[in-house]
Amino acid sequence: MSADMDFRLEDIDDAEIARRLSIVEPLTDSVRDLVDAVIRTEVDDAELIAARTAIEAIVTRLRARQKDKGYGVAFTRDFTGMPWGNAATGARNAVAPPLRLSKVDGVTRGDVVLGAAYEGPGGHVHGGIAALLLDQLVGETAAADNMPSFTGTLTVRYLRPTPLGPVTLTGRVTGTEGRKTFVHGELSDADGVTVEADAVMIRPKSFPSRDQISAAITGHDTPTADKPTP
Ligand SMILES: CCCCCCCCCC(=O)SCCNC(=O)CCNC(=O)[C@H](O)C(C)(C)COP(=O)(O)OP(=O)(O)OC[C@H]1O[C@@H](n2cnc3c(N)ncnc32)[C@H](O)[C@@H]1OP(=O)(O)O
Repeated sequence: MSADMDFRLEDIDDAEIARRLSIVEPLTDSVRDLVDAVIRTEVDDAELIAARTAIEAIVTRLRARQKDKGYGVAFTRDFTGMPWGNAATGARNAVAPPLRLSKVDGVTRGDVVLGAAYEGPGGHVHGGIAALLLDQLVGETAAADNMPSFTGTLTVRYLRPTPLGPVTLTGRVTGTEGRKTFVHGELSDADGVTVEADAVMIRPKSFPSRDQISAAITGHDTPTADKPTP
């Protein structure tokens, strides 16, 4: 399962993480804004063609140096993870709304605004987007000590359509059994729950321990993870 997972060391401190985020998050926000603008603009065809030319020039500049595949998950030496390509939360991923979750007293919670880019039924949130956000929610709820569990089964019930706009996610662990953690998650609008999910999260038996990942990213050992690329 984990043999080809991308763990790599970024040997940086919190100040450098903050500096990088201060550059990249506004860029990602601008791209999100671009996506929203392309969906909602009513300018004429000539303006659309001019915009495409300008955007293609930016893409060429960004591709001057780039990674071969996805962003992967980088860790600092003290094990701060930087999943900046993540589809739900990634600081570099304009597809991500982005969702920001925090855990307080055993409850994982996050607020996010879902705009035009997340539409399914007219004016309402796409069911796949709701499932994406709930999957991330149950994943972070089940995670302990920065060590992930993988979603084994995610059962999603759509109770009523979710209007585009602000939503809240809440998740809590409902039980554990060996390597399995059971999680209940809810997505709500101002009037209450619109989508709920129950998940069986599993810590894979082949997943490296935190010590093994630390050893892998600092170059002392590569037990089951890829060799790091500092
Ligand atoms: C701080 C970090 C935060 C990160 C948040 C990230 C959130 C994102 C969450 C995701 O989207 S994860 C990506 C989507 N999920 C996957 O890609 C998982 C793909 N499947 C697998 O990797 C493996 O099938 C899995 C890890 C789920 C299970 O493999 P194992 O080899 O560890 O399972 P095994 O066969 O040993 O079974 C262990 C137990 O789990 C049960 N089980 C196995 N697969 C299951 C399944 N799919 N659903 C429910 N239960 C399952 C199995 O019956 C058994 O129960 P018992 O112990 O009671 O006998």
